[in-house]
Amino acid sequence: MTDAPAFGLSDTDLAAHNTVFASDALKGRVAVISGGGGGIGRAIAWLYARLGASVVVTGRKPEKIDPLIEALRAAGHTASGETLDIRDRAQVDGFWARQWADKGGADILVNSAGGQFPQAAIDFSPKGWNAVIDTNLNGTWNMMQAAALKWREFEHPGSIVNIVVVTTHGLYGVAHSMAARAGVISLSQSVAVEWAPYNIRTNCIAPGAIETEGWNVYSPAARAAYPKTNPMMRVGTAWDIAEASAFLSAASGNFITGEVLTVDGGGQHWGETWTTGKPDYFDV
Ligand SMILES: CCCCCCC/C=C/C(=O)SCCNC(=O)CCNC(=O)[C@H](O)C(C)(C)COP(=O)(O)OP(=O)(O)OC[C@H]1O[C@@H](n2cnc3c(N)ncnc32)[C@H](O)[C@@H]1OP(=O)(O)O
Ligand SMILES: NC(=O)C1=CN([C@@H]2O[C@H](COP(=O)(O)OP(=O)(O)OC[C@H]3O[C@@H](n4cnc5c(N)ncnc54)[C@H](OP(=O)(O)O)[C@@H]3O)[C@@H](O)[C@H]2O)C=CC1
Repeated sequence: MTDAPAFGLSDTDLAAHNTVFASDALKGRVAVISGGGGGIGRAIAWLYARLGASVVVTGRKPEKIDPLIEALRAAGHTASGETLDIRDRAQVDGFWARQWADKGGADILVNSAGGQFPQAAIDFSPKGWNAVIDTNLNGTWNMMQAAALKWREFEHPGSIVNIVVVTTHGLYGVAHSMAARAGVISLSQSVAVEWAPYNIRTNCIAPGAIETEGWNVYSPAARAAYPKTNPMMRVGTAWDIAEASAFLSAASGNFITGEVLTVDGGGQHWGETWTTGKPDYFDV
């Protein structure tokens, strides 16, 4: 098992966490999870594996993926990993070609790879802006289209879940990411229609404040305010997102496409989030 992360759930937690799903809910399915070594992706990998899926975990850093694969296999699950930068289209195409040529294809794609750095929008550098757009919008699209091309080629049904951010109101201090995520949501809604004839479903999950190691890039002051981003006055766990994702990927989601499932403790109805800390001039 990997060591307990500074924030969020450990592999030990994820191996034992209660689930509402039947143990065969994803039996025989192959699920590719980008960003699978991160907090939310790792929870999805554990849940999908525990529900009978064979999981393929991808990310840029082997040190995040390898211990997870080891832990999943030690628990008796079927898991493999591959390093992959979703921004690199050639790498993405190579990954999907190998997945179908040598590894039995895939049924499910979950795009959990993503992230941003907190900064006032007025200060974004062109390089910083491009890094976030390239990761969250272009990278997600690379994975979506490459997966869909294979599903169309093999006349195989597919399901995509994109992990985004709540975009119904501003999320202050990460405007670059909000622009990219709004793009992913709109893209997902559009291809949900275009790809329905190929039997490909495309949905998004918009998490609220979910405690994961991804929080390392936020200040202690910003993190301390996260419980106040919603009327439940607490943060969520990666398991909350994993169960929502399983609902969309499993047969329970068979008639759902083009949707955004918000899992934020009601945060889009009440609460505010400053990822850079609330400026004094709003603190009245
Ligand atoms: C109601 C909802 C409540 C939600 C609350 C919580 C909000 C959301 C939380 C999360 O999403 S947590 C999980 C997400 N995980 C992360 O965000 C991971 C950390 N982020 C990153 O890895 C990067 O930001 C990245 C852009 C996603 C990765 O790109 P890349 O590897 O290319 O980055 P770098 O090479 O490090 O940087 C490229 C470029 O970007 C600029 N930049 C990077 N960091 C900063 C910074 N801290 N401040 C200012 N600018 C930054 C900069 O131009 C970099 O270029 P160089 O200057 O290094 O040449
Ligand atoms: N936690 C939260 O509160 C919230 C999270 N989200 C979003 O949910 C998603 C998952 O977040 P979370 O698990 O918390 O964050 P983490 O930072 O823990 O995980 C994100 C993963 O994405 C991977 N990744 C980043 N860039 C790339 C890339 N170019 N190619 C491949 N993989 C990449 C990273 O792996 P590696 O470094 O190995 O590449 C990392 O493990 C992100 O999009 C995040 O922004 C949305 C709202 C709230």
